[in-house]
Amino acid sequence: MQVEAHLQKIIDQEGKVHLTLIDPASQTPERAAEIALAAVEGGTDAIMIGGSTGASGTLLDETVIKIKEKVNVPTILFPGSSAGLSRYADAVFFMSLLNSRDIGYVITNQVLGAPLVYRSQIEPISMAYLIVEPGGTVGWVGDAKLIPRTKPEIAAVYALAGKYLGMHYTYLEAGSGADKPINPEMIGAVKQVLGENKLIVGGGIRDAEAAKLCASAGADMIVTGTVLEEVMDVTAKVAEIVSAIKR
Ligand SMILES: CC(C)=CCC/C(C)=C/CC/C(C)=C/CC/C(C)=C/COP(=O)(O)OP(=O)(O)O
Ligand SMILES: O=P(O)(O)OC[C@@H](O)CO
Ligand SMILES: [Mg+2]
Repeated sequence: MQVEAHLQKIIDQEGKVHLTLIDPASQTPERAAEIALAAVEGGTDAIMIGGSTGASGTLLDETVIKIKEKVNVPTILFPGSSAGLSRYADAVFFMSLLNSRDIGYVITNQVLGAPLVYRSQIEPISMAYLIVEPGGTVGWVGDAKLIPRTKPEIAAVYALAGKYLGMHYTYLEAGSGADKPINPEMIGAVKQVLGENKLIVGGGIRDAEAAKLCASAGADMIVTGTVLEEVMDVTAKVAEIVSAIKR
């Protein structure tokens, strides 16, 4: 419970958590570690490591190792399949894509990955993963029956089912690089049924204003990925978003 407890403590003390997503397929392990360090200097709370394509094997292991050499915030795997696990990470979002049509993303990858988690020190954090329109690459790869942007009630009943199945976290995903983030009405409806359970929101959040909208609507944690691959000054971008969400 170390990483989960750590994130809870940050929520208790600072209101919200900021997560930086690094895709091992987007740059070298050395560059990934530089981005992670810059993000930590900007105030990010943990580094998520994963991608929907190609984040596995030596490249994944090396990326986790280099990041851990540079920063001391938790590293959390965000696996696209059982191949997205690395024994070097601190934790894993042990997630089920509840709105997938493909049983592989609902349970089979988790079954195949479970023994590695059991044999390692990786802390599993149970999570309901829900993909909303437009869904991006992950929506396609995960064969998601995309939740319509304008149907908060559908997202809420999925979240409720995840909570009743015992999942501690719910992740509302608009897709990496989405043109707009999940809308506040949906975030509010989901957080209302979740109560104390934690809500992560990501996809298309690129500035302070968008992050603040999501956080104020009820997101406990905000994820940024793509925008940090694009900007020159990662520290400044993270600091902008972090200062907009923390109290
Ligand atoms: C828990 C275990 C062992 C496996 C879970 C397997 C599941 C449910 C995967 C869900 C679907 C999926 C393909 C997720 C990938 C993770 C993800 C959303 C990465 C997004 O990373 P980016 O790199 O920003 O996106 P792109 O890959 O689209 O660029
Ligand atoms: O890359 P962005 O758009 O920040 O999205 C982050 C994350 O929600 C993707 O899985
Ligand atoms: Mg990517």
